[in-house]
Amino acid sequence: MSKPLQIARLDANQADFGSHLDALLAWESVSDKSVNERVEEIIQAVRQRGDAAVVEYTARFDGLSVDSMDDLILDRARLELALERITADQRQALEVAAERVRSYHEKQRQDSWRYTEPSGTVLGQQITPLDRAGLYVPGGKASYPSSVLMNAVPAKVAGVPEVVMMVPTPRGEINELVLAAACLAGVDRVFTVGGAQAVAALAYGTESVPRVDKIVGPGNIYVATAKRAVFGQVGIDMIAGPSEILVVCDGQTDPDWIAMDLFSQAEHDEDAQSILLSPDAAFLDAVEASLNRLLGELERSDIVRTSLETRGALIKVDSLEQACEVSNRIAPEHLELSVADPEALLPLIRHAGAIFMGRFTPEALGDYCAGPNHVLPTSGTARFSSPLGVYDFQKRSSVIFCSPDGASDLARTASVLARGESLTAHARSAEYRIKN
Ligand SMILES: NC(=O)c1ccc[n+]([C@@H]2O[C@H](COP(=O)([O-])OP(=O)(O)OC[C@H]3O[C@@H](n4cnc5c(N)ncnc54)[C@H](O)[C@@H]3O)[C@@H](O)[C@H]2O)c1
Ligand SMILES: N[C@H](CO)Cc1c[nH]c[nH+]1
Ligand SMILES: [Zn+2]
Repeated sequence: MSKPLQIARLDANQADFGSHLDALLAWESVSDKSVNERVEEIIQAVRQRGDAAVVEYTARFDGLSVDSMDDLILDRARLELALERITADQRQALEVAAERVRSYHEKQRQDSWRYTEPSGTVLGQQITPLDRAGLYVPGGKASYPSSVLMNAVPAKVAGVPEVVMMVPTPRGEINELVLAAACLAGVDRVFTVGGAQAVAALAYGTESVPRVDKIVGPGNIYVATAKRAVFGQVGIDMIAGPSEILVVCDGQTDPDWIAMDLFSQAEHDEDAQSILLSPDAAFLDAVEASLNRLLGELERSDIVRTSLETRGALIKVDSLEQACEVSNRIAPEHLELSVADPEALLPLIRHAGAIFMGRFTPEALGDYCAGPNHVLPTSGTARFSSPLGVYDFQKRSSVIFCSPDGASDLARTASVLARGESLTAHARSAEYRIKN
């Protein structure tokens, strides 16, 4: 029998709960100076030496023996081949998931609008898609065909004409499902490049990689740090780092189900976070027993153990309302309300990337095929960020048309304000349009 799992047991009413929670939430490597320095060095090298640097870092970090960028480019024909190579079941699952993700995201599409004032002045907003989007699909420790769909489908729904995807293939192992998903979702070009070098290439462009307008998608600490560093040169969606799950349970769900829900995010990464809050202490014991009994059945039990022992916790609360308060403080990427009446708790939730309602809505269904996006804000950034969506691939331009009467009216107001700012040219430009 393997050694018992050392998962933190906390009580939200203990005096030192706040400091324990802060320690648990700190994603230490985020502020790790050596990561920042390494990423900065990679970005500068890619800016200065383009393809050569991308090839060099890919060989070093992904263990590939590649001579030139040609070895790292996959065109549409290769993506179509992948679609032929996967099994019929896999193709059907991808198609079902892609269709559900597409239908959900269609609802997010914003349309241009305008209105006309009595003077004949027209005001409005014109929506345009990005010209070119760069998708980062993680591939270091696991492959994510589902993340291809979650990134590419909203881009296509938004009408982005060119979608470029980066995905690492450690040791040269290509996942055909990833390429098949890219084919189905309409990705134009794939580069088998990952990490900070992929982000830098998309941000600045190289001889082979076209410079994009925005980079979206999740990734590890190197990817997240690089996205932060290139923001401004290009747009980014958010910082989507290691996965997180927070479960609020009334103690009435099968403990094995909850244990597996916690495992489901812990198995992504040693840095992933899984937290359970319940007012029922005996239930927390039961879940801990389930975690210990089921851990050995997982393929990635080593990663899961590290994740749960460093960033996991089972927390006793006084009530479900207190659980919601603690959850808001954490602002988790995924929140499961595994309770009899999730609707009653929903109004209490202010910060969460995605909210899974009731015992029959495990986060795993959202990861693959429910429809909403699984690229979500992590590390507490759900306080100010939202799920990846069609809106991330659309821009808004204001549209203003002044009729002669409308201009004359507006100019009187503008002139007063411009003179108050001592901006004479502004004032006179407006005043020329005043009717005598
Ligand atoms: N939020 C989401 O929607 C979502 C979805 C899927 C995965 N994830 C998360 O994405 C992350 C994926 O991480 P991953 O590592 O598997 O894949 P990744 O693609 O993010 O990172 C792999 C790359 O990291 C770089 N790298 C690795 N070690 C390095 C080093 N020492 N120095 C410099 N660069 C180095 C390499 O270039 C490699 O190609 C996980 O944390 C997972 O939880 C999040
Ligand atoms: N849970 C991840 C997002 O945080 C997404 C994912 C992909 N595959 C499985 N899970
Ligand atoms: Zn997941």
